Amino acid sequence: MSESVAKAKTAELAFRTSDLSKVYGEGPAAVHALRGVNLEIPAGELVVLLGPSGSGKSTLLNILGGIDRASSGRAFFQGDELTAMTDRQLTAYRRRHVGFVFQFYNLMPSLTALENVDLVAEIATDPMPTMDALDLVGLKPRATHFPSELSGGEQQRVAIARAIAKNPTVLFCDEPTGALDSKTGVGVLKALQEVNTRLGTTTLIITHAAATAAMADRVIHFADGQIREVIENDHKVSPDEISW
Ligand SMILES: Nc1ncnc2c1ncn2[C@@H]1O[C@H](COP(=O)(O)OP(=O)(O)OP(=O)(O)O)[C@@H](O)[C@H]1O
Repeated sequence: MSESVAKAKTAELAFRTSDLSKVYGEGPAAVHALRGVNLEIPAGELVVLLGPSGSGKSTLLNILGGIDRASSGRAFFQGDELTAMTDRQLTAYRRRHVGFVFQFYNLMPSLTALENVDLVAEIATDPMPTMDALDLVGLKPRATHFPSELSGGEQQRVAIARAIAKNPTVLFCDEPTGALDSKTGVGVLKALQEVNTRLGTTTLIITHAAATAAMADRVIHFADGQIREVIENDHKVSPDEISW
């Protein structure tokens, strides 16, 4: 492969890691959360991370999302080395490029759906119109409703709208359907697939629901701090075509 082709290929990667490791604590009590992870995630993909509890999925997401630091090894975002960044550079990276969705929606109860989304967009460098973000997750008609007037699935879709309103390059979702029944969870996953398809946002989803793999471009199986298998999925389907 010529150097220019190799460079072009690298430019299409959202993330690359080499020998990425994370140890919490020291001595006999040390926990090896990541043990030499080598990974490539092409830009624009929807990636599902599966693995047993404690296998290191959240640790990986937090390092790639710039909210935790590796102990050794290297991680790159679009060719820039995250593991070499100062705290200030990591903060700028998060602010500009990263959206997070967590298991619990953490919406402000005294603000409407739209106001919750506005709150984040106001401090973003390159926001999208917040009503467009709500529309993308199918909640434009509920813009003036308060969280207490929305179902769990709808609240999570507001949290997704809040995360995408800043126009992030990557969206990290840690157990986004963990607090929902499978029927409600499907609506949330459809919203994430819609965001990925329409905006091209590279999307990483941690889940315990193995069936979610069917909607992904790429499935990463984690065990004991290591990648066990990466499966590319050429026939991904909509979440409502999956038998849960
Ligand atoms: N701040 C911390 N201090 C000490 N150990 C930690 C810390 N965070 C995570 N760990 C440990 O690191 C290991 C990996 O944790 P991690 O949360 O990444 O796993 P996970 O695969 O996301 O698990 P789950 O599916 O239960 O969320 C676990 O053994 C966990 O107890």
